[in-house]
Amino acid sequence: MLLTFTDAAVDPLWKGLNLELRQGEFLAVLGPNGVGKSTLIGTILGTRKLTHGSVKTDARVGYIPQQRIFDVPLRARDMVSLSAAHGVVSKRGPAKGDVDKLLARVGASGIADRRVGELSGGQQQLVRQAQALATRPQLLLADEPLLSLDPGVAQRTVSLFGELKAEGVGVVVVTHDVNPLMGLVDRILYLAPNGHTIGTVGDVMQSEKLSELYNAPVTVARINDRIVVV
Ligand SMILES: Nc1ncnc2c1ncn2[C@@H]1O[C@H](COP(=O)(O)OP(=O)(O)OP(=O)(O)O)[C@@H](O)[C@H]1O
Repeated sequence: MLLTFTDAAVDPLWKGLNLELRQGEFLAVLGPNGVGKSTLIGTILGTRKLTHGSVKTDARVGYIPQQRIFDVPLRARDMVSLSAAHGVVSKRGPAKGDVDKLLARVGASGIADRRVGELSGGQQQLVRQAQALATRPQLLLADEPLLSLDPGVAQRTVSLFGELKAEGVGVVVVTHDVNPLMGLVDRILYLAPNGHTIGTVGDVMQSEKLSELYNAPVTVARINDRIVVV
């Protein structure tokens, strides 16, 4: 298993979480603001402590954090180069060609030599994608990775996730909109005020199920293949 939560809790946000993620599995983490989705990612990264249970991973982890403005004087290629060097035993830095390949893979070749602080929010997000890939992750964690991306770049990002999944990378994506990712999602973890549930899209995205989790009437509507929760 790439990742295992056993009876895990972060009090008072969520508890009793049991979850195993396999190679190539794609998990979407959904739920309302403040329910503890980013916290869940933090417990995998080790930046947040569980108050009960355990989380285990032996995988190399790549992380695309929730968007925050970068205000650094480094060039995009320097940021990616630093990430690629991180955790590498050899003292030799990453080859320039490797960094170029990473930037090309996320569609950021054109901004390689621009200073990150001067890039747009969406362009900075591409740098974060390249940084996450620089560790050659076996497990990719992404917190709202499609936010502020235009439709073309968002589509490209979804395709990139699909390629990684096909390569056997396990992917955990926190999102408020599962629709763009629907073709990739194997399971949903839905965190809600009154508990959580894990299952396929069909299992989880049901009015009755979510009403139970919110302890209030919730309607799941399907409009032109899009799922809308109201
Ligand atoms: N380092 C921290 N220590 C203690 N509490 C925190 C910490 N970081 C966040 N919180 C709190 O934990 C709760 C859950 O935050 P989290 O960011 O995990 O929610 P989320 O589900 O990702 O929300 P959103 O959808 O708004 O991004 C919030 O009330 C937040 O204030």
